[in-house]
Amino acid sequence: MGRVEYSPLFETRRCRGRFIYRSFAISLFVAICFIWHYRFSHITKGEDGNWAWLGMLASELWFGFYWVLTQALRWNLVFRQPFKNRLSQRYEKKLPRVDIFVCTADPDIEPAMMVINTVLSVMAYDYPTEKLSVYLSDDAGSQITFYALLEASNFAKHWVPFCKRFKVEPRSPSAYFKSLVSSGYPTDPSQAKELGNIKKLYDEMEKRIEDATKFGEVAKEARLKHMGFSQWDSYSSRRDHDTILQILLHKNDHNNSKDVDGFVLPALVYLAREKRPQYFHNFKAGAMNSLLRVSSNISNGKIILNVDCDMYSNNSQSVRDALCFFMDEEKGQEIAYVQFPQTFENATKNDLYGGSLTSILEVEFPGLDGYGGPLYAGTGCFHKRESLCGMKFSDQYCNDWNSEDDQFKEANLQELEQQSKVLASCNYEENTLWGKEMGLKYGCPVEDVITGLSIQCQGWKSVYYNPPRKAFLGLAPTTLPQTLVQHKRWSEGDLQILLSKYSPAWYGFGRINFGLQMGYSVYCLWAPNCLATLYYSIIPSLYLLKGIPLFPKISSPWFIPFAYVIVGETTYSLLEFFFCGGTFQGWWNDQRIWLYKRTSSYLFACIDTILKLFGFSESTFTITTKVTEEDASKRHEKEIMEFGTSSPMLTVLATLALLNLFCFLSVLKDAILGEGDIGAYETMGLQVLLCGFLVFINLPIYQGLFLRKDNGRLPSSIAIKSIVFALGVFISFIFT
Ligand SMILES: O=c1ccn([C@@H]2O[C@H](COP(=O)(O)OP(=O)(O)O[C@H]3O[C@H](CO)[C@@H](O)[C@H](O)[C@H]3O)[C@@H](O)[C@H]2O)c(=O)[nH]1
Ligand SMILES: [Mn+2]
Repeated sequence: MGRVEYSPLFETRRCRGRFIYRSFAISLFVAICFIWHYRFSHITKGEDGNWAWLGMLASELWFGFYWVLTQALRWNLVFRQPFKNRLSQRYEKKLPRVDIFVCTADPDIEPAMMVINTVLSVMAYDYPTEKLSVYLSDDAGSQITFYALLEASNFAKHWVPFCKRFKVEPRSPSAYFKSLVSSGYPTDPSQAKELGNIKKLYDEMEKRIEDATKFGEVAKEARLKHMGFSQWDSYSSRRDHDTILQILLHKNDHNNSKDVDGFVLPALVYLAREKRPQYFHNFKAGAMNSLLRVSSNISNGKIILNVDCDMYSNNSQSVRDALCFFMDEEKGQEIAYVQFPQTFENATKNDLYGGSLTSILEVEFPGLDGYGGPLYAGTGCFHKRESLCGMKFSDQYCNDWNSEDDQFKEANLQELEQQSKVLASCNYEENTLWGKEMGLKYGCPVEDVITGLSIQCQGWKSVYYNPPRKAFLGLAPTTLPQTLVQHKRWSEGDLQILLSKYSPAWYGFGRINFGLQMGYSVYCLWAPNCLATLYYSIIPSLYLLKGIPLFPKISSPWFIPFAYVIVGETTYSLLEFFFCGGTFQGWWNDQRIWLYKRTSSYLFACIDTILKLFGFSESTFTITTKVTEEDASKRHEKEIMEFGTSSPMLTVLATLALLNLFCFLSVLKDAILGEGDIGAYETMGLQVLLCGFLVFINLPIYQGLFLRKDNGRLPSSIAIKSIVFALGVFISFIFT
């Protein structure tokens, strides 16, 4: 076959406006150098507060250094465009098998209905069904989740053909029904009729599942109908049970594999890997590795898609989009994974908790993509099985999509289940390379990032694709404490990567592009940011009380670089935010959450990392809850900040907020009473501004402490503690 002309399956475009951005960045760097110079040259001159000056120097050195690192994420953005038509023209008959992994771990905070909606959405991909297999890993080993999946396997017989016949979008039933309310009901009479039937089936199924959830167990009749339930006979708790594995749908099961139109459905498998108290289960990484082995025995798809249980597919074309990258004849060889953005359906307009991760997803990931590819973000990511299982990339490597012999043609399902169970047992991994060189890496709370990094260090590339119609939609945390806990896990995990064998700083050296090393370091150094930020949000305000200036006077030429950096960065971040579709209020909220993460999540992440280094603390994985109570959910819609629980992180935030309030009020008092000379404000302009900014941005905390009556306010225990701490610091500082 002579190739007339190679037409690629995807295209890569570089971002326009690079020149403008780069010029701006360079000018900002010059200003930063001036600031450094100012600090160095003035440090010995100040008499009072010399130590404070040293701290300012250290903080500004850190901020400047960190800012330089972040430039790697903005220097060279690229955007990808796949061509699905070419894919189907060339490969429609030869498309590879795709295995889809959905992970769930706790039915109380990850409701079964949500889980099966995700499962149904991925079963209904626009893709040859005999080539799709969907696996649900249930780390809770919950009978109710199993029951829900069983129900879903029956519902799928109606749902999948319905989606395909009417090209429905999105293909999560619950999201689809919800979307009808705003986008309008179908006008086509046959669709409307079928919709009525389907909605009825769905509601009945939902009722049965909700009932089971309410009673905490599955009704006896239902249990007797399916022998799969007998696997729970030996179950003692979610931390102590045998492997439970059930193939619910499979083309070899001739009685039960077809939809109502007579077409084969995707394979569907339930897996709860074995758990024993004496074996550490390694959280999601452990679950994923069991899935990798079990699926290799059942379907062995060359491509693997991994989603969290809340991340349903919102775009039925995503598998094809991803394959355009993998199957491109020239550039597809070296691509190990294709990451889609993690987008969230529950973000409110002004995104109070910055949960949309806007600048990360819209700017920074395309930036990483320019240097070898984005991080693996744990969900919404397609992998080549080979690279995920630890294979190194070499120039000899060649994609081979043809060799998919049908090794499973004759398989007897019961035998297949029995053989596969062994692969998910606790001791299977003993003395193997699983978790080290094979599969997802163990020992890190961000198993995804460290795994992606090690794949890139093996010579592979990755790709970021952000389609116009979002590929996946999930749930972002809806309260401040949840947000802070999630970011603590992330920043702690990322810092551990920096200190681990796979550190982007040294292990990555020579293995990945320098820009990518810098990019990874930005995330790995999230946590240490707490020090400089805490310093900046405490010391200048306290020194304001004493009348000791830490910044140049407004009339001094040294004021110019400070002003340039402040105005330049603020304007830039505002523009970037608008450009990504954000609102002004959203930007302001983003600044606040930026501050809160740095002064609480990151602080505790640093402390925990240090404790762990000395063996005082164990790694944990606090699962983000995906349910919101009703009145909290109302406040969420109104964008009222939800504090609710008492936690040390909130105490820190409240203390800082109050301390700044005291400083600001005392300065204000002096100004009004005319005490202290007015000239002082000229010398202290920047300090007053900083303190005022901190007070202004903390308004929701003062409301939560003193003005609100609802359940989402700051608990009074925190109010008392933070007042005591803040007053203590304030008074002791005045009198020393
Ligand atoms: O022991 C566990 C713990 C968690 N999970 C699953 O892992 C997923 C992610 O957990 P979640 O609590 O939602 O954490 P997030 O912070 O939202 O997750 C992000 O960050 C994690 C790493 O910290 C990644 O694993 C996730 O894929 C990524 O979406 C969920 O589906 C869980 O069911 C397990 O399967 N087993
Ligand atoms: Mn999540």
